[in-house]
Amino acid sequence: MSAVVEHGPRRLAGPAAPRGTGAAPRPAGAASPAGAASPARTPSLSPSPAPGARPLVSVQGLEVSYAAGGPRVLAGVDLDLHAGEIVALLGSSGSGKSTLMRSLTGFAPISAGSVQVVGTDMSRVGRGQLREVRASVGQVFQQFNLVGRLSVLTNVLTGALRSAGPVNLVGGFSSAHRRRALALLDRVGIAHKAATQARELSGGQQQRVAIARALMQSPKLILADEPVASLDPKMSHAVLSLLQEIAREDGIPVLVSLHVLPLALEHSDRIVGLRHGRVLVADRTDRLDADRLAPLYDDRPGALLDGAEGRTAA
Ligand SMILES: Nc1ncnc2c1ncn2[C@@H]1O[C@H](COP(=O)(O)OP(=O)(O)OP(=O)(O)O)[C@@H](O)[C@H]1O
Repeated sequence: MSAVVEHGPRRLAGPAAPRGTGAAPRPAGAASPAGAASPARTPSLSPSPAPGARPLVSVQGLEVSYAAGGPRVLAGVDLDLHAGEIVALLGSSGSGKSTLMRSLTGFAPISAGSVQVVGTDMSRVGRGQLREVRASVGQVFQQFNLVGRLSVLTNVLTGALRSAGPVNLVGGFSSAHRRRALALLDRVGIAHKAATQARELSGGQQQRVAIARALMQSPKLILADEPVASLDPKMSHAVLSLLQEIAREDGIPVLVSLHVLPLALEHSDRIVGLRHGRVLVADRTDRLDADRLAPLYDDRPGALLDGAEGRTAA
């Protein structure tokens, strides 16, 4: 684990843009500015979206039942995601976090309500459009989902498959793809592991490879479903700092589900809390604390109703 800390993401060491200045987003995968060599830090949070700014993701009144006539797993969920922000999705197990994420890529059935993802209405999407939406969404998972016997570089290159179409995994990528993949590995701090088999990496390193692979897609949105659930606290902070940095610097909205409140409070711009498939809390992170989030995990009968009085739109 210490190796990962030693080779932490270079961008984390750069000077932070003051909150609210809106540092200009740069294209995903662009090389880092030189001269970043101070200790790791938490990037400053993104400014709040400008009033009236059009969200890249807009979910309104979403209801999901996995089976016709079955229970509603999501029951009237609203969620907006804007360029450059990282939003933490909280809620106890079974509250519907993964289902909400799946609805953004067409993997959960939309029973009612509206889901717009980068300009596409997911309730009317055709097969071709669905492929396009999925190609524009970078995904990061708890178990990293790397191919262990392939090199780190090849794993990152597979991120280009969606945009490049089918290619031969051995020697099938262009040199431009390879340069870009290496630049991304450099950005996430593990270019020195490019030739190593993915299975030889620590969990934190593997998650960085998964993030580089997601960036290889040139995503318009990143979904991270419990990306730090398998990592120790230090690694969790490092990975979330990296996602924060990507949101702020590349202008890519990041939706990240988490189970650890302090991580959400430290690394997100906004928090949306689900309970039994409803939004119970939705606010800017700097207005929230553990007390306000406690009802998300309160199993008292009626706790949902207590909290619902204060429900706000996400
Ligand atoms: N494919 C499916 N078919 C039927 N029910 C499902 C399916 N996927 C999830 N569910 C149900 O939907 C509910 C919400 O599950 P979901 O995985 O979205 O919750 P979660 O908040 O992500 O939980 P966790 O934190 O444990 O990952 C649960 O009751 C679950 O059993």
